[in-house]
Amino acid sequence: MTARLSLRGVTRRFGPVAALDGVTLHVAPGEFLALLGGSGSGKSTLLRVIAGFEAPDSGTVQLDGADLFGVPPHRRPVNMMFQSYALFPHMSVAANIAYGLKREGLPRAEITARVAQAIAMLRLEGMETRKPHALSGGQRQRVALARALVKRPRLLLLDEPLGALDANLRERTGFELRAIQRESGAAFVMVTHDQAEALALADRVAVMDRGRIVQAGPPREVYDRPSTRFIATFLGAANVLEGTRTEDGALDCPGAGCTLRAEAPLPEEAAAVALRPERIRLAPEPGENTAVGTVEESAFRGDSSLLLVRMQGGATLRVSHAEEDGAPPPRGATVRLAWDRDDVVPLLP
Ligand SMILES: Nc1ncnc2c1ncn2[C@@H]1O[C@H](COP(=O)(O)OP(=O)(O)OP(=O)(O)O)[C@@H](O)[C@H]1O
Repeated sequence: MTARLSLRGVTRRFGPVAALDGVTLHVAPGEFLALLGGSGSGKSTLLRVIAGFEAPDSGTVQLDGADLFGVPPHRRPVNMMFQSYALFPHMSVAANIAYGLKREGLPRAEITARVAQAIAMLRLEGMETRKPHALSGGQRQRVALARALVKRPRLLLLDEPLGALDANLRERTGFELRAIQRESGAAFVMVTHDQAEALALADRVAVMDRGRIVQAGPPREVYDRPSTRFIATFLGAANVLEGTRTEDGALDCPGAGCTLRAEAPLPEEAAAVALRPERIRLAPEPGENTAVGTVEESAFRGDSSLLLVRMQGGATLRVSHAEEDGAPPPRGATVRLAWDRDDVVPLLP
């Protein structure tokens, strides 16, 4: 039921646009990978190439070592769940789930057994005879998942699987999706433009920009150590501070009115660093990695307040002030900000 998917140098052009530009990606057996990127970054094209709906201009796609070139979609041990769910409206839940197995010509007893198993796994008991219109959005989503998983694909591709759900249901269904993925043992590749969802659900996140995978790694690593300005601002809206690298490897930043020092000397080519809003704290004393500014705006967010602090050099920093640290400083207050060396992340151009 598991798969090792390997893409090497996959390129797909549409006229002058390289929707995919030399993508190399490996997905381990049973892994949950989230493909994250802005609109037009190539996420859907990548899924379509893996599923076989789109042929790459160059590069290879392999599953468990076998080249998928020329293998039509329905012959691949891969299933795709579309954003629209694409359920048949005139068929019952059970018939929708059984459809693919019937087309494969499996014996009736096996179909009945597998459908029952999928219904139990997706907790759809009691809804077997209902039509899709009589289901909630979350239930429809579970039917679509059941229909995809009942064929026991080694790899399941999901295009914005939670996109049609409201915020509450999204969170709950996200947890369910994760549990189902573990139980089924299939590798999941999920496309989303929702960063919180990608970070929460996936074992690994691959960030796409203009047809390339610009960084891939465990969610915490990509979040804490973004490698480029694009990833730093795309994921979690980090502060990006520009400046001039000093001889000893710090960043002299006139905008913030300070010199930022990281754990190790910054690489020669680094002309900017990222600093997460939640890593910045208020400091009583001046010292290394501190700077002074004025609170311009403060927005209450439940467990924290987001402050916009105008630094003496003119830059504005986003600062997350946790409720447990007491009342946030009011608008107009002069504050000294501080952060640790470890929180200064060098960015490559
Ligand atoms: N059939 C096509 N013909 C021409 N251009 C296409 C085609 N399919 C995709 N493209 C272009 O390729 C690029 C990548 O598109 P793709 O749909 O893969 O992006 P995406 O990351 O999935 O975006 P979104 O999040 O908006 O769905 C875009 O510039 C798009 O306009």
